[in-house]
Amino acid sequence: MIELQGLTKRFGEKVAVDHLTFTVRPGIVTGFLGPNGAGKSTTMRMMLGLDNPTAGDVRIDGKRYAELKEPLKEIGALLDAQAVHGGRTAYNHLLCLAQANRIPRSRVGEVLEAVGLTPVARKRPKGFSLGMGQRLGIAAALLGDPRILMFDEPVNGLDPEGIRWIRNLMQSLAAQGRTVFVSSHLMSEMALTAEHLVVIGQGKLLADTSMADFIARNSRSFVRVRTPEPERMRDVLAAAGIEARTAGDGSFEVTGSTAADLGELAARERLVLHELSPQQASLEEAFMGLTAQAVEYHAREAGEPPTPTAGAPVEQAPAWGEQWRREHGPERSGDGEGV
Ligand SMILES: Nc1ncnc2c1ncn2[C@@H]1O[C@H](COP(=O)(O)OP(=O)(O)OP(=O)(O)O)[C@@H](O)[C@H]1O
Repeated sequence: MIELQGLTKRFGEKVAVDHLTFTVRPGIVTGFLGPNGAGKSTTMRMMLGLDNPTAGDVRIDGKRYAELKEPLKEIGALLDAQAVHGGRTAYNHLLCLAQANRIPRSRVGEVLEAVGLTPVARKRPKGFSLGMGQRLGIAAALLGDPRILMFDEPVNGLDPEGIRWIRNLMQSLAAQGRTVFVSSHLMSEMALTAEHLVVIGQGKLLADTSMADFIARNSRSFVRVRTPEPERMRDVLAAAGIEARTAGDGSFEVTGSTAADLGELAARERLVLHELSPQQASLEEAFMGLTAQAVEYHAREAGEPPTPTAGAPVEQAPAWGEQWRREHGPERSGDGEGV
């Protein structure tokens, strides 16, 4: 279990992580989601004792990272898959790690086998593809057989086969009762991998909820209605007090009414329908809506950021998901915690 309490990190004026409080539980994959620059890597670095928090606290199974006697046996992490010593063979890279952490040599062969790198064990990682590098990083994370595993953007740049492999691996590690915490900026991938979701935007907690609950709350369902008589359709819906909006292709997206009710209404009004189909907007679409404001944020990040002067408030572009946050507050579920 990983517990964060008011975790905060400032880099000068920049608040990278802003009072994060949440718990990552064992037995499930927990997704850590947010756009680029949201503070995911900084949070993970603090979890691993690589950065000191400005305020707040992280506990790994009740202890601070620095208090862990044999950290690799308690928490394994893939932070930067490229950070491997290119000169040593894959086997020797893992052997050095094992010897430095009092892990038996036999474990090296086991983890190489587990990630499918046995055939290239005697090769140097500098010649490895991105996917092979990721696998080697994962082998290192697994080396101490830890109860807690953390992966920062593990599928970045991988092909569909590599992505599927990592997804299956995470789910099987969680099924063994381990705590699995994985970051991504891709909602679609998280939806397939994670059972629980922690979402942050500009360092702040936006959601801490089960994936099922998140989907139920955020994917809009509606009925698509297409008719050759759109003007009449609009009048009929308005007269019945039914909410509808016109889609780009001329069809109507009707919320708050079932396809059956709409079909009967159209029949009573002798309206010809060319389509009557229930729809569920995907999670990715829900996130596109949330991230619409982040585009502005990113554009400015990439362009010319305002230079904050000491003490002078800076007019900030709305944070990623800020609108949603204002409307809903941080989402929590499961243990009934409120914020
Ligand atoms: N060492 C540092 N010094 C100054 N600012 C930093 C430092 N590390 C991170 N930041 C800033 O803190 C914010 C959060 O960065 P972080 O890398 O944690 O985000 P992220 O969610 O992991 O994004 P990405 O997916 O792009 O890695 C960013 O604005 C980043 O520029």
